[in-house]
Amino acid sequence: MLGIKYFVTSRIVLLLLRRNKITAVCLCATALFVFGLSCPQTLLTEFSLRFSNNNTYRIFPSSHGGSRANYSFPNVDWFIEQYQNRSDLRGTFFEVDNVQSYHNFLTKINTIKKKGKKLSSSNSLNGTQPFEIFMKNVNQNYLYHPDDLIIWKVLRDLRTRPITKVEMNPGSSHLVLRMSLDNGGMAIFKVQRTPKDQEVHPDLFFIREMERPNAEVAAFYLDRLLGFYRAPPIVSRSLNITRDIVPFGDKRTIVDTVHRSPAGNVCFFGTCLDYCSLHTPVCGKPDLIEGAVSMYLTGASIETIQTPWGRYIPPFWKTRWEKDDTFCDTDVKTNSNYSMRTLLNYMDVSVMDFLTGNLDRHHTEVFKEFKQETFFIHFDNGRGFGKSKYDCWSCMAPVRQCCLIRLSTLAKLLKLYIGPDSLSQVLRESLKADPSFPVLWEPHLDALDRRLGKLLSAISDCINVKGKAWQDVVIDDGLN
Ligand SMILES: Nc1ncnc2c1ncn2[C@@H]1O[C@H](COP(=O)(O)OP(=O)(O)OP(=O)(O)O)[C@@H](O)[C@H]1O
Ligand SMILES: [Mn+2]
Repeated sequence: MLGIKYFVTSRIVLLLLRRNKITAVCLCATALFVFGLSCPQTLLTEFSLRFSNNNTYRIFPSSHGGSRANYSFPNVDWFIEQYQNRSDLRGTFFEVDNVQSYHNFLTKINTIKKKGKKLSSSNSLNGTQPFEIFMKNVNQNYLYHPDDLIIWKVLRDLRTRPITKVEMNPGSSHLVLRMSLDNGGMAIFKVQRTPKDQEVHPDLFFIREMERPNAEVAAFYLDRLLGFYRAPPIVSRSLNITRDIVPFGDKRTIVDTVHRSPAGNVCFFGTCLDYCSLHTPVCGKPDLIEGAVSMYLTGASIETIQTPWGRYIPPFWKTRWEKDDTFCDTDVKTNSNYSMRTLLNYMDVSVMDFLTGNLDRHHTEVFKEFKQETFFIHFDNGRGFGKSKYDCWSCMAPVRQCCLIRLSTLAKLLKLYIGPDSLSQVLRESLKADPSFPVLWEPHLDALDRRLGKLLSAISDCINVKGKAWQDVVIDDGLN
């Protein structure tokens, strides 16, 4: 027995030296099971974070019929025929069929991703920590490139690095913590205050919803699979209030609010505008809380811009865009502040918000130095995935009213609709990269397939019902 153990251990070391990590991990797992041997923890962590990503999209049965297998819309099927018959799209990467896997399709589209300028601060960034390398690579057209593997190291750091400082995030109205990590990086922590399968109460306005960090994690993977790469890296993580927060927390705003509940659990409520009181404490079990940590983007100035489709507070007062569908034509398209690129960025955000069901889109944010020639950073998705049966029609108002969509975005949506891979399948697979898989409750994944059909149906209506010209609706601005 001892000889076999020695042999297995030496094989693992050899494989590691040869950087054949996948085989090493398989062997590790077998050894663990059969002999109770232990494996290097870092290897397993990196493996669990990266393995499923590398295999994302590839393992689906190709017989599956895409999102339309469950939610088929006749007008969308007809729209697809129109799309497929367009000679200007034939032979391009945007051609869609129902045979190619979504992974291959996206990989091809990603090859034509345009490189833009880097942040001016990137020249002076010489650090070697993953978060520093990540920031150095931020590009005018995307936050990170799909082939840049540094993101997996960033995620591992966010999940495992010891915390050295905790304060309330200055820009947040909720209980959002800003933390420093022992490698000098900074992170945002949001607490999971409601169970993932708890639907938002139908009588509650969105502004009263608790933020859902699992929705932020799911939106990060949705952003990736739609080929945007505009959401900051985020990973699920548990924190121990006593060990990770109290010793490093700001005394006045955090530590002074720590107390024991009648049940004996450790709780705190922090200092912020909403839900920071003894009535709404965050309580550990007994001091462990779950949530998600995202990388704090530092070193470049971020500008916040109010979206034209913001909502009134209180939300039972309707704004003009909610009452008048000509709003985009009269107030947005005519406003010289909005370039075509900016408008298409709003459409992409609207696609995300409709798919996730997020009504809380009040601002968008950009790296200031790129002015209008850049993407919107996909921050603040914590109010999605709260109602699985309800489709937030108003969340797609930008797309519906402006009748605009970026060609690359449309192609990806159509591809997921016709399959073989469906949006829910692809997202479910991607979410395996997060340690708190399944991350999303199944009915929310099912809702994605339904909403995808509805979204495409609205785009189809722009052309086939409202009579707009194809080239005025589907815009190829060379970006994806
Ligand atoms: N990862 C990050 N990197 C840099 N800045 C961030 C990050 N996350 C959040 N911020 C900043 O903090 C602000 C508030 O964060 P967020 O919107 O997630 O919190 P919130 O409490 O949900 O805010 P709101 O009440 O406005 O919805 C963001 O608008 C952004 O400017
Ligand atoms: Mn928010």
